Amino acid sequence: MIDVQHLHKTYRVRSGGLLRGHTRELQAVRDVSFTVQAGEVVGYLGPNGAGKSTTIKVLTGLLVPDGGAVTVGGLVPWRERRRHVARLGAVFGQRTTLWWDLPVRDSLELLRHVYRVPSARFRENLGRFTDLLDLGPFLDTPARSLSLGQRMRADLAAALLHDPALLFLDEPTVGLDVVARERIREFVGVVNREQGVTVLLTTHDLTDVQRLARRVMIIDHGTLLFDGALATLQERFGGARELQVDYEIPPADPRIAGLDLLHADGARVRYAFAGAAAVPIARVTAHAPVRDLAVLEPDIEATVRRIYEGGLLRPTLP
Ligand SMILES: Nc1ncnc2c1ncn2[C@@H]1O[C@H](COP(=O)(O)OP(=O)(O)OP(=O)(O)O)[C@@H](O)[C@H]1O
Repeated sequence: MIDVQHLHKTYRVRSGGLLRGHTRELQAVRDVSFTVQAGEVVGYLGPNGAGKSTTIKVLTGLLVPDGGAVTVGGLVPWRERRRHVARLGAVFGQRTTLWWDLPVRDSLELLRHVYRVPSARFRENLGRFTDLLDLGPFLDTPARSLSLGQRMRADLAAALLHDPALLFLDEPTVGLDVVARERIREFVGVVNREQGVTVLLTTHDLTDVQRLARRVMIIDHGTLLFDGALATLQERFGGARELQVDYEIPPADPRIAGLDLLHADGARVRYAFAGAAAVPIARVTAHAPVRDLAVLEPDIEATVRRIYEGGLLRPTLP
């Protein structure tokens, strides 16, 4: 579906101050290569200024790269823009595709004409999206009067009216409350599963990624640092899993051979372990009577933060 090989994009930035008038080059994307198969949901992560939006702009045909080869569904986005956009949907959390002063319904109707969606198909899609996203209460409200969560839902419907095979989501849950975030994630999950829509998801909210994507790509300073399964990222960089044990009575000695004692506070003791939990659980239950047990997974948020801050990943990693 998406094939990116050795993508480069450099911006020429005009300097201010003493060097006013001079231009310098800013390499926003350097030698980035990846492919995305039809039906995948891929999380595209990176700190501010990493190069995510630049990549997405190239993929949507808004920007022409300086080097590399890009095809999306067999088309070169910036060369065959019209055909390309007919097949993709995009939602940018920060701005809307809806007409500000028009009721949502009229915006969607206008988009129907732009994308030449047959009217039966339009009615069918609008009905489905109205149900799934609960658009009913604000279909007749102008976009400018919508809450952010309502606007995002209307934008999602607008992006998918013409049955695109590919959806770009840029920060789709930014600024939303927990309930609204959840609704959007559910909806994206449904269109991916039921219609096979391929999704490239840029976000700073790792719960979005955990809920929707099995695969993540991490970019920083324009270089792709990681491309693989979320689970692999956790295994390699997530640190240890923890076993939290509540013993029946505080153990005289909470240490157990083969387990890393992290913390003991009365009857509650935490151990670190690697791999599957069965063996450490057996050791703990053999050690003393246990009232309760919990396996604590490493926090993905912390893992990714460590990657950004500590440069845990090198560009040569797969
Ligand atoms: N039009 C532009 N002109 C000059 N520099 C730009 C332009 N657009 C982006 N940049 C720079 O290119 C780099 C990559 O920016 P990009 O917007 O792709 O990052 P990002 O990963 O999307 O960041 P964010 O999470 O903040 O949206 C940054 O250093 C940014 O300042």
